[in-house]
Amino acid sequence: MEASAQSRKEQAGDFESPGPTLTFSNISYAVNLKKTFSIKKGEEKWILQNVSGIMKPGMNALLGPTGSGKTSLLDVLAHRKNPKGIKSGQVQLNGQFVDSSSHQPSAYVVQDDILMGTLSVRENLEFSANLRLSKKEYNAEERQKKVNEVIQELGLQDCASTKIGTEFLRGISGGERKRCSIGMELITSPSLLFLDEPTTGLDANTANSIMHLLYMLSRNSRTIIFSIHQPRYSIFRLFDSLTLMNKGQIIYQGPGAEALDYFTEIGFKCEPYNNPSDFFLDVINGAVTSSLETPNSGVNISCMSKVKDYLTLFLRLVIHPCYRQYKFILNRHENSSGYYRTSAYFLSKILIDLIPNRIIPIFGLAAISYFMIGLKEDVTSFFLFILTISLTSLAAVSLAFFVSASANTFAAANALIAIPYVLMMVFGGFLVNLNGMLNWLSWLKWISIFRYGLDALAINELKGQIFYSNLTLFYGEAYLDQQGINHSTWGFWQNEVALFCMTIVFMFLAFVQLLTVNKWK
Ligand SMILES: Nc1ncnc2c1ncn2[C@@H]1O[C@H](COP(=O)(O)OP(=O)(O)OP(=O)(O)O)[C@@H](O)[C@H]1O
Repeated sequence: MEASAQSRKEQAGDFESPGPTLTFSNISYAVNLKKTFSIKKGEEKWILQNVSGIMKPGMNALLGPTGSGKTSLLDVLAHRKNPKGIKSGQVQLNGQFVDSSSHQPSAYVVQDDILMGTLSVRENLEFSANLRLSKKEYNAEERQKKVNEVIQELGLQDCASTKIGTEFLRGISGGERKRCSIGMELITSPSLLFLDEPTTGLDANTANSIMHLLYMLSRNSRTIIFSIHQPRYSIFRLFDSLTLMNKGQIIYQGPGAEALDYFTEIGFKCEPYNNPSDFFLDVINGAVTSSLETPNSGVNISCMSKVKDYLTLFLRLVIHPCYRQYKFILNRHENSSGYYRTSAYFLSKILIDLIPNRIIPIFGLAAISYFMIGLKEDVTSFFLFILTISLTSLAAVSLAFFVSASANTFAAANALIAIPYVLMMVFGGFLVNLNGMLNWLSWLKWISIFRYGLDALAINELKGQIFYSNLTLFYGEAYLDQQGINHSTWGFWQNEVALFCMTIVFMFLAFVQLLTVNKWK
């Protein structure tokens, strides 16, 4: 591979003049799987998911197993896909935004050559020139000159007068056919050339010569972007940039010569004499496994969704006993009337009940379960976890105090207490994604103890973590953003402040209610 790196370095400086740079960000593309003749909207199939990257001047290869989304990405970049299916993302050419309405100096060579078999190579090229070059800019002589230039550039002189060929008519070879197809597009002098699998159906030598031709074109003011299936090593060496795709996502983008080093770093070693492109496909298919358990600092992506489940379960464990709290307070304040002042009862309740019954058990529970669940191994995070759980528990128990103090009978308290808890649970962010909630109900999230608790726990756990799926990295922050959770420092502490304020407010209201109950008795 050192030899290849060396040759790449040599090639780096061989641009006569560089082509344009194409960048794309957060491209998501989906198709609607509507049944034929059905009026109902079908299910959406996501084909590209938030892909971003850069295609620099030179040879840009898109590689991946079949169905990984190479052609779809190529089509989206070339603005050949229905804009309705493009759910997000932008494409820029040399820093300028482009869309399907922009005039892009690009051309697209499709996989199946569209040539007229009964015409010769020259006639096909003339056909393209006559239809596609404006008569105002190019007169007949100039159009002919352009055709000659293309024939010259693609090395088609020997077969220029030979017919392309049909089922019944023997014509030019497969390689010449592909060259002619490329020529049909080069007639318009595009600076950006897209090709969908230009080597498919060609034998090894012809594929090699087509790729060398593209390489030569890429050195002369053209950026070449193409999808390709299992290229041999001599072709792989020609790639300036490699984009590896799997299941609609990009798993590597960077210089072709550095791809092997990247995979070695994350534990996938290519055996000597193995073709790098075969090796990459083996890695994607799972035929080669990593010698590292996880990428340096990463955690398996499946943990990301589990984290939230665990945190919710934990919250429920802590909050459920609070829900039952009303039984005690109801009994107590009925019995205590006349024996001691309400304030004495209330204070003793806080000191004796809240601290030993709520906070201390949380320490014990957290100390055991925090590490068993496999949450972040970090002292600060552990104590912030305990603080959040404690404040959530205190807020929930204060609410239970308030509801039970407001009800005259046990049955009423029993019925009343369920309402706020159910509402808070529904609008806590676990059952429903709060971003997708009806606008007029969105205010409910601001009074949900569950939400504050869950948001604080999610930030504490996910911020700064990197998860991976196959070889794609996901940042905890990206997940929090997707859930609409503010993960700044204040974003975390505002949840703690809200829980604290709710505790104080509910305690105060509970005390006021207790005073009223006592007076009535
Ligand atoms: N219009 C469509 N309707 C349904 N599924 C589609 C549509 N277009 C693409 N797909 C699916 O999207 C996935 C990606 O397709 P795409 O043609 O981009 O893959 P590819 O990597 O180019 O595959 P190949 O190498 O076999 O050409 C495939 O599973 C394909 O079946």
